[in-house]
Amino acid sequence: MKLIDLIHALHWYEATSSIDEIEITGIEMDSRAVQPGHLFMCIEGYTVDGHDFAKQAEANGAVAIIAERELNVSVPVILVSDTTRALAILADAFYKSPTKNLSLIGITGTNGKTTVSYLLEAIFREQQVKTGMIGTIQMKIGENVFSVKNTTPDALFLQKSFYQMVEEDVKTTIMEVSSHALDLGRVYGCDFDISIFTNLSQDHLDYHKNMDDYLRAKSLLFSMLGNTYNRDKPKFAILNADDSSSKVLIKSTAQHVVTYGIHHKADVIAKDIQLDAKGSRFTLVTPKGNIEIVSKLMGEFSVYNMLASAAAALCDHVPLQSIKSAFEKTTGVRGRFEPVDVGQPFGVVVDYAHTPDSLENVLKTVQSIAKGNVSVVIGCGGDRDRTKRPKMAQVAMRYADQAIFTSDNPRTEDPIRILQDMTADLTSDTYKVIPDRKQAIYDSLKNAKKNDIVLIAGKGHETYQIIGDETIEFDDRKVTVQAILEILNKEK
Ligand SMILES: CC(=O)N[C@H]1[C@@H](OP(=O)(O)OP(=O)(O)OC[C@H]2O[C@@H](n3ccc(=O)[nH]c3=O)[C@H](O)[C@@H]2O)O[C@H](CO)[C@@H](O)[C@@H]1O[C@H](C)C(=O)N[C@@H](C)C(=O)N[C@H](CCC(=O)O)C(=O)O
Ligand SMILES: Nc1ncnc2c1ncn2[C@@H]1O[C@H](COP(=O)(O)OP(=O)(O)OP(=O)(O)O)[C@@H](O)[C@H]1O
Ligand SMILES: N[C@H](CCC[C@H](N)C(=O)O)C(=O)O
Ligand SMILES: [Mg+2]
Repeated sequence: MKLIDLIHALHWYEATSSIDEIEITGIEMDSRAVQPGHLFMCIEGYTVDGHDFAKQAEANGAVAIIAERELNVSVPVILVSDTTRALAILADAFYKSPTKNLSLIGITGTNGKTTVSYLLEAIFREQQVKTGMIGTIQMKIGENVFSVKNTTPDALFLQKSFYQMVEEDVKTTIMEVSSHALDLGRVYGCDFDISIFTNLSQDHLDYHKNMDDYLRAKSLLFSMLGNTYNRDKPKFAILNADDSSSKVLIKSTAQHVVTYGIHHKADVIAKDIQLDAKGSRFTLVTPKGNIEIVSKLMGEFSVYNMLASAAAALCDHVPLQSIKSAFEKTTGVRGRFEPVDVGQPFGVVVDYAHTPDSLENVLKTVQSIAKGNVSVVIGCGGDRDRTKRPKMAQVAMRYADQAIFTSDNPRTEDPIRILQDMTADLTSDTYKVIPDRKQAIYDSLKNAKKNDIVLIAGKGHETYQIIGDETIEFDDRKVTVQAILEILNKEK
């Protein structure tokens, strides 16, 4: 491709020398991966500055470089004001604006994004629609699975993946859109057809300055709706009527807003909800009619996730019966309220709750079904929002009979300091602190009695623990099974 033809996608740029004759074979943002013929984009990151690797990119064969400042290289440099946004625009143009040819559903919100994406995948499976998925657990193209580093990957990876999806005849792509991604322009230029908001509660205040800034980032998914391609196609904003942040989001879009909720007036609602240890039952009330839902998913929060998915699917003209079938077949998402049962006389649930609100929802649900005591094993991740730590510990103390505080992914922080942050505001000392996660899990299971439920929270589907710069194998579910078997064997 001729660079000059690609570069027109940028509204403003300044080339330090002529680029008329330059052919490019690809775009790259990592100097180590540059190959002859590539266009290298210098991104100022949080760890290092990509501009410092321009020479390496040139040595590896870059034929031109896009940067925010002049560089000492011999290939042409194209100056732009923001290389991150320029990357998103150029990646979209290079891969032929793939999202134009996909029905693209974006999900944002503090909790429930992954769950809603899996519910939607199940709904489209009922319709025999080939789907693509991008989110926390993995990327999927049809049934093929790929690993991802971020919940919402960078623009280059994203556009390349969308291109592959179009090539493989995917019709609908369902993706989680994190607040970081919105703020860092990773989805800039994506043509969303349906944008879903789950809820907003405290998380990521290490990155966003405050809750208003966090909400502002979320609102970008709604303000960009209908502002890219396919302007004539109807677009939908799906908002949670029971979450006050929706009042701000509704002002961010001029597109069709569809609301869902339980406690406030909404377009799609759940009536006559019954929640128990088998799951949830409710009447799904929609503008297209009502239908009874029986689901294995537990807790009111799961009803919200089903409502959000149903509202989005209805906008895509999915019949109610397919939505019902999908909800009834779904047994749950990996690591989300996942039971571990190897015949022990007590219940064990592994869950990904890593915010005060999600922990509260999950603990309330566990409490409502437990016939005995509830205990919880919980830690907080390092290099993440410090202010959520004492709140999570307080929630654990409020809803569980026994709380064991342990490590999650300490990353580069001292695990003991994280635990001190967690316990700082506690007035009672009935909790235990066991920094080693394996020991904490063993301790909780060893002390569990018949009919008790042990909640092991924070890491869900994760199969690793990040300690310092090292990533070691660690899977709450495997550790739990091993511990229960050892405990049961000892008792024999
Ligand atoms: C804060 C943040 O979002 N950081 C992201 C960022 O990394 P960074 O800023 O540290 O990048 P960097 O290492 O400084 O590199 C800067 C540039 O230099 C280039 N470079 C670097 C080295 C070299 O030798 N040559 C070279 O060219 C890099 O390729 C890059 O273009 O760019 C990387 C590549 O896209 C991301 O993987 C990385 O996410 C890190 C891993 C991360 O932990 N992000 C979290 C906070 C995050 O984004 N989370 C949200 C979800 C949260 C949720 O749902 O709860 C997510 O969407 O995942
Ligand atoms: N609608 C909801 N409201 C509150 N809590 C929820 C909701 N749905 C799920 N949860 C809780 O949040 C946890 C994470 O759920 P899920 O993975 O679906 O959210 P997510 O938004 O994708 O999270 P992440 O930001 O880490 O990707 C679950 O394990 C559960 O404890
Ligand atoms: N996407 C979230 C996941 C947190 C999961 C928890 N196990 C932790 O490491 O804090 C984050 O990166 O903040
Ligand atoms: Mg997720």
